This record gives sequence, C-alpha cells and structure tokens, in this order.
Amino acid sequence: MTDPRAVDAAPENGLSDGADESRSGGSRLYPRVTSFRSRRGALTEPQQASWDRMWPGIGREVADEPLDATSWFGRSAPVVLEIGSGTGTAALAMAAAEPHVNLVAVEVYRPGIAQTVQGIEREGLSNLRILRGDAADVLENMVAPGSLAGVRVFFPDPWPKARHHKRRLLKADTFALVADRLEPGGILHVATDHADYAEWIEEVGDAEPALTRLPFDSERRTVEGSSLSVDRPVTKFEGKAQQVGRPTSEFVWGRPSTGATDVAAATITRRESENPLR
Ligand SMILES: C[S@@+](CC[C@H](N)C(=O)[O-])C[C@H]1O[C@@H](n2cnc3c(N)ncnc32)[C@H](O)[C@@H]1O
Repeated sequence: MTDPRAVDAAPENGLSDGADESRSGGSRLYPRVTSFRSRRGALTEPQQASWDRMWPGIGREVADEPLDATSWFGRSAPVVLEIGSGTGTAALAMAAAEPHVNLVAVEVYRPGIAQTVQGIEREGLSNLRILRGDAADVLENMVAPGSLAGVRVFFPDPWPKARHHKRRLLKADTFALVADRLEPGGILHVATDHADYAEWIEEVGDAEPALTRLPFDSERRTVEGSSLSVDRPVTKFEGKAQQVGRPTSEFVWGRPSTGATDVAAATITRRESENPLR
C-alpha cells in the first residue's frame, strides 16, 4: 500500500492555483491532484498516532478498482459520498446523525483527513470511511452505476477566475456522472458560498435531464421519501464565509425513482428547531 504520508496534499484553502492544466485524457472532472504545486501538511503527534492506529481500518487510497462498500464497512447499507470533506465537520456530524448510512468522505488534503480520522476515533464512529485522492477517480473508476444513495459536495473550490472555470468540479459532465452513479431515489446535495458559482451550479444542475431539482428551504432540511438527511452542520469553510457576510446557497437534486414527478413531489419536512446537528 502507498504510504499516505508520502503523498502531497492540496492547499488547505481549497483554491488550488497550483493545479497543472496539462492533464491529458479527456474525461476527468477535477485537475489531477497529484500535479498540484502543493505542500505536505505536517501532522501533529496525536494526529499521526491516531492516523497510524485508525487508517488501516477506515482509510484507503483512491485506486482504479471497484469500491466494495459492503465488504469495507462490513455491512450492506445505503452508501453516500461526501466529496471534498475538508476537516470532516459535516462528515463526522452527519455520520453520527445517520447510523443507517455508510458514509465515504473523499478528500486530498492530508491534515484535513487527519482531523477527520481523529474525529472518527474520538466519536467511535463505525459508519464513516475515508478515500484519500481525487474525487474524479472515485466517481469514474471506483463507483458502480446506480450504486449511491447520495452525493454531497459542500463548498467546492470556486475557481473564481473565468479562465479557471473549466477546473470547477460541478459542471455538466459531473452532474451527468453523478446522476449515473446515483441509485433511483438517490440525491445530490450541494452548498456553496460563492455567488457566481452558485448561479453556475444551479444552471448546469437544472439542465441535467436525469436529475430533478428538489425544493430546498434552509429552515426545513429533510427530504421526505429519502432515507437521507439534508441536514448538516456549518462547515469550516462556511464558517469563514459567514464571518465575512457571504451567504450560503444550497441545492438538492434527485434521481427519480419511477418518474420525475415522484421525486419532484417530495417535500422537506423537518424544521430547523428539530435539527440534531446544531
Ligand atoms: C473549499 S474546501 C471545502 C472543505 C469542506 N467541505 C468545508 O466546507 O469546510 C474544498 C475541499 O475540496 C478538496 N478537494 C479539492 N480537489 C479535490 C479533488 N479532486 N478530490 C477530492 N477533494 C478535493 C480540497 O482539498 C478542500 O478540502
């Protein structure tokens, strides 16, 4: 197995200006992460100790091989991917709130992963695993069509400069790929604090014919008819955005189970006051 400590990480700020645009081979979604002009994130001693204890059981490097979640988790349960989990704020809280879900956090940033690993150990979570590497590889090469109950993307790198828009994760190809990987009734949940990216996401997501937009009200965060919560805590990046007054835009799309109207008719029921994550 590759020593995870030997692999470079993406920058913590997620604004990956060092990414190499020279990638070849067409269908990739994000720029190849291994080509980032990146820095290693040093771990604290307790983080390293936790990593050494926990990683063999809960972590894997992304690889070109199918993901057998049932075997990895030791049980069959709905599988949800969180792409770009950062320090794990949402993944840890949502795994605790959804014990019936097998949650896989996908992240490239080692110190962020290390915090997630520590959280898993501290909280004794048995339903959260970590894939370390490029989310594009995970979606394209590891995840079978129709196999995911949910995909979560919270505060993806906005790539604000126009010439970098092609690097954005959430573009037409991604929506099509996610739609293909979702099982019927599965949902895609996206949040961003970047107004321009939010407009882009809304437009491109709504144009994907295999997905149906579900109503989202920040006061009411559960989609009826789905076993998945769309409730979540404020993430690390969202907290920074709130400090400078940038509001969050949030979207949910569903892959219809029997017809577009079934999913489109789903309503969001739980009120914020009932939210166990706050
Ligand atoms: C802006 S941060 C948001 C982190 C977290 N979701 C939050 O809200 O605090 C974006 C995250 O996506 C990760 N990321 C960027 N490119 C990625 C890729 N190709 N595959 C997986 N994660 C990636 C970055 O390392 C970073 O942690």
